[in-house]
Amino acid sequence: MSKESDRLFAQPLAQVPDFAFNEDVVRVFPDMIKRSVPGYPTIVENLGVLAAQFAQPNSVLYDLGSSLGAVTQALRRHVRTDGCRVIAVDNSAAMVERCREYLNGQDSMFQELLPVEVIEGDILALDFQPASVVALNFTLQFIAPDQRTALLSRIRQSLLPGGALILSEKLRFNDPEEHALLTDLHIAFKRANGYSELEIAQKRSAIENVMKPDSLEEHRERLLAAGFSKVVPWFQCLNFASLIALP
Ligand SMILES: C[S@@+](CC[C@H](N)C(=O)[O-])C[C@H]1O[C@@H](n2cnc3c(N)ncnc32)[C@H](O)[C@@H]1O
Ligand SMILES: O=C(O)C(=O)C[C@]1(C(=O)O)C=C[C@@H](O)C=C1
Repeated sequence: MSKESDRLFAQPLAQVPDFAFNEDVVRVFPDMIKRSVPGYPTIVENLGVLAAQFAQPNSVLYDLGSSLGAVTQALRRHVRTDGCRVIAVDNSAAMVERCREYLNGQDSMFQELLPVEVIEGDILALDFQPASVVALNFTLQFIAPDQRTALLSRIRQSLLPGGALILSEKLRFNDPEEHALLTDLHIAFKRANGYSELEIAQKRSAIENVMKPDSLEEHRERLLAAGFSKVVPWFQCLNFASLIALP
């Protein structure tokens, strides 16, 4: 993985452009996400552990919004179920290109890994195959809010009995005090990871038009409306959480 550190917002910008998953972001992404999302390494590794419990023989495991394939690699480290294969999908050409390189690296280091296919495409236009595990790891928050229920319904319809959707997201909170406290603590987390006040402010302004977090209650209601039967939060660190949704 790239060791380049994230300095993308370190210099004052006359106008902060909307955040995009372009080549500049790809170069620093492993560092950016680790220093920005509290609990990210724990979520990714344990997503593999959870997936191994839900994987069904001869089924697909989807990594939707796969970026550089961190979740795909965790699935391949942990899932041993016969006949499973991983399909990773991302609509950023720069991410997909680098993801394929990293997965080739994983293939050269380990034997008997699950087969993987990396697709450059829009997850909203994906023709889902019968799946036992679907991971949306910090991806749904970048999907237009009015498209989210339809996407989750199609995921629900593709899920096999015994399977699961694992959904990780940044959260907002309906209680203003809770929202303010966890937002401040998230800023403290970023500061402790070496980001300056300028970097934090410029990143927030880059991201506010493109990333729209929901509350835990909104996630639960939407998942139930999409046909899931049970929603179980399994991880929260500050304003970032991960949920298991059962078909
Ligand atoms: C925060 S990143 C996901 C991080 C990644 N899952 C991980 O755990 O390292 C969000 C990703 O979703 C992708 N994305 C956003 N909208 C998408 C869409 N409609 N179809 C496919 N990928 C999308 C972006 O290109 C980006 O790579
Ligand atoms: O809230 C933030 O500042 C974030 O950086 C969060 C977040 C995410 O949740 O995906 C947003 C964009 C980057 O890809 C990495 C992390």
